[in-house]
Amino acid sequence: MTFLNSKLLKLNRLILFLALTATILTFVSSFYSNYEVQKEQLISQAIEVNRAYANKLSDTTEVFLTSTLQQLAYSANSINDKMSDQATLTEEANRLKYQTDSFNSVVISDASGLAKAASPETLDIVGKKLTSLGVREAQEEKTNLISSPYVSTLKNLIVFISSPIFSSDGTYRGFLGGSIYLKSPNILSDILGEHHYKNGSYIYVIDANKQILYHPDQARIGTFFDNDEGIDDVLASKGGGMMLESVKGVPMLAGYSVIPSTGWIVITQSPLESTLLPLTGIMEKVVLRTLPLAFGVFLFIWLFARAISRPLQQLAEKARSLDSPTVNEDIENIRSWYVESLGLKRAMLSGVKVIQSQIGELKRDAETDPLTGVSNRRAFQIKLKQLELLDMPFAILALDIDYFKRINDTFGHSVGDEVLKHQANILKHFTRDGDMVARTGGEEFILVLKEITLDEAYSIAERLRVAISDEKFDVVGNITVSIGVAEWFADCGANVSETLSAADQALYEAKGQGRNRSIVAETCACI
Ligand SMILES: Nc1nc2c(ncn2[C@@H]2O[C@H](COP(=O)(O)OP(=O)(O)OP(=O)(O)O)[C@@H](O)[C@H]2O)c(=O)[nH]1
Repeated sequence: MTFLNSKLLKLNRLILFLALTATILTFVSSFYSNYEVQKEQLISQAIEVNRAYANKLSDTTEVFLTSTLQQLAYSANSINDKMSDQATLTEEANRLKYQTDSFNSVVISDASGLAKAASPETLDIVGKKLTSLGVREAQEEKTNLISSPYVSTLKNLIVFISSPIFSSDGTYRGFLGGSIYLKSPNILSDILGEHHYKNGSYIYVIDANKQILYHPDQARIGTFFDNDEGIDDVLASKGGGMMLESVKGVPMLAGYSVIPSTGWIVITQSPLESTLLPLTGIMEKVVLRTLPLAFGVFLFIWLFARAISRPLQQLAEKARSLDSPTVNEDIENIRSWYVESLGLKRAMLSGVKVIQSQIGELKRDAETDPLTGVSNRRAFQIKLKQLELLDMPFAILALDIDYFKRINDTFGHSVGDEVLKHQANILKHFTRDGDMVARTGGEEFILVLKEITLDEAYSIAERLRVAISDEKFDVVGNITVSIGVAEWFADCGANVSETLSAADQALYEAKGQGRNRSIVAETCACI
C-alpha cells in the first residue's frame, strides 16, 4: 500500500469535508434564521390581526354607546315636561327597552331618585327609592353618563347609562337610564360575541380598574386582574399589541384598543401555539426547496475538490517514477490549472532536469575512460549486451599499439598518455552514430561497429591501421597498431563473449605475424 492509497486524509476529502461542513452550517443557520423570521412574521401578523379586530370592536362599541347616549338624551328631552304623566313615562321606558334591545332594563327616576317608570315591569321598582351607585352618580353629575360596573340593588352586575332630564325652564327633573347586565346576555355580548373562537382565540373587555366587563367565560365577568404585568402594560398604552400570558400561563398574542367614551379596553387574543402551527408546514417547504440546491452545491464542491486534488495527485504519482524516460513529458502533460499546482509542476520539472543532468554526468563518469574520454570497459560490455538484446549485427575491431612499452620507456609515461589520447581521437573518426570506441586495457582499444559485414569491418580496420601508421605523433613520430577483427549476428551460433575472444585471438595472431596488420578471426566465431 502506498501513501497515496493509505488511510491518511486525502486533499479532496479534506476540501470536501470542509465544504460539506460549511454547507451544512450555512444550511442550518439559514434554516434557523428562516424559522425565526417566519415565526416573527406569524407572531406580528397575528398581533396585527388582533389589534385591527380589537380596533374594529372598540369602534363598534363606541358607536353603540354614543348612539345609546343620544337616544337617551333625546328621550329625556321628550319627557322633560311629562314627569307626572305616568302612562307616557311607562310607554317611553318600554319603548327604550323593547325597541332597540340595547338595555336589559330601563328606569325613569325623578330628581329625588324615586323610580317613576321602569321596564320590564317585572323589576318591580316603580315607586321605590333608587340608591345604587349609578343612580347616585347620575343625580350628582346631572349629565350624560356611563357608569363604572357595580352591583345593583337587584344584585346584578351592571353598567348604568343615563341622561339627565331637565324641564323647559332648566330645572333638574331626574334622569332616564338603561342598565346593561354584564352577567346576562346583553348588547355587549351581541356585539363582541361574534368573534370566532377557533384555535382558542377570544375577546374580553376590561375597564380602567382591571375589572372584566366581558369575557366568554361568564364566571370571570366582574373579577379583577391582580398583579398582572401584561394587563398593566395594556392599560398604560392607548392601543396596540403584545404577547401576554393568560391566567393559565398560556402565551397569547393580543391586540387591544381603548373605547374612548368609557376608557374600557377591548382585548382580542390568540394562543401563540396555534398561531405557530403553520410554521411546521412552512419549514417543511423551505427544506424541500432548499435540498436540491444544497445537493447541487455539494455536487459542485465534490467535483471542484476532485479537480483541485487531481493535478497534485498526478504530480505525486510522477514524483515516484522520476526514472521513467517519459517523466518530463508526463509532467508537462499534467493540467495544472491553478497557481499552486503550476508552481509545484514547474518546481518538479526543474528538479527532474537537475536530477537527470546529474544522473547523466554520473553515468558518463561511470562509463568513460578518464584519460582518453572514450568509453571504458564497463560501457563497452553494456553496449555488447544491448546489441545482443536488439539482435543487431556488429563487428569488433580489437586494436593494440605495437611496442607501446618502448614509447613509455623511451619518452616517458606522459608522452605515452598523449599518444593514447591522440590515437583515441583518430579512432573516433572511424565511427558513426551508434558505434563505440572503448579503451579496454592499457593501450588496448576496441571499436564496435554496428550493422556491417566482416569484409567491410576488415576494410575499415585496414584503413584505420594505415591512418595511424601515417599519423605523426608529437615527440614520438610514427607508431603502428595491430588489429583483430570479428563479427556477430543473431544466427551466427556464438554469443558476444565468444566473438570478443575471437577478435582478441585474431589480434594476438596479428602480433605474432609481425604486427602492423589486421587479421580477421580465422575460425568464424559465428559457426
Ligand atoms: N603511458 C601509459 N602507458 C600505459 C598505460 N597503461 C599501460 N601502459 C603501458 O603499456 C605497456 C604495454 O606493454 P606490453 O603489454 O608489454 O606491450 P607492448 O610493449 O605494446 O608490446 P606489444 O603489444 O607486444 O607490441 C606497458 O609498458 C604499460 O606500462 C597508460 O595508461 N599510459
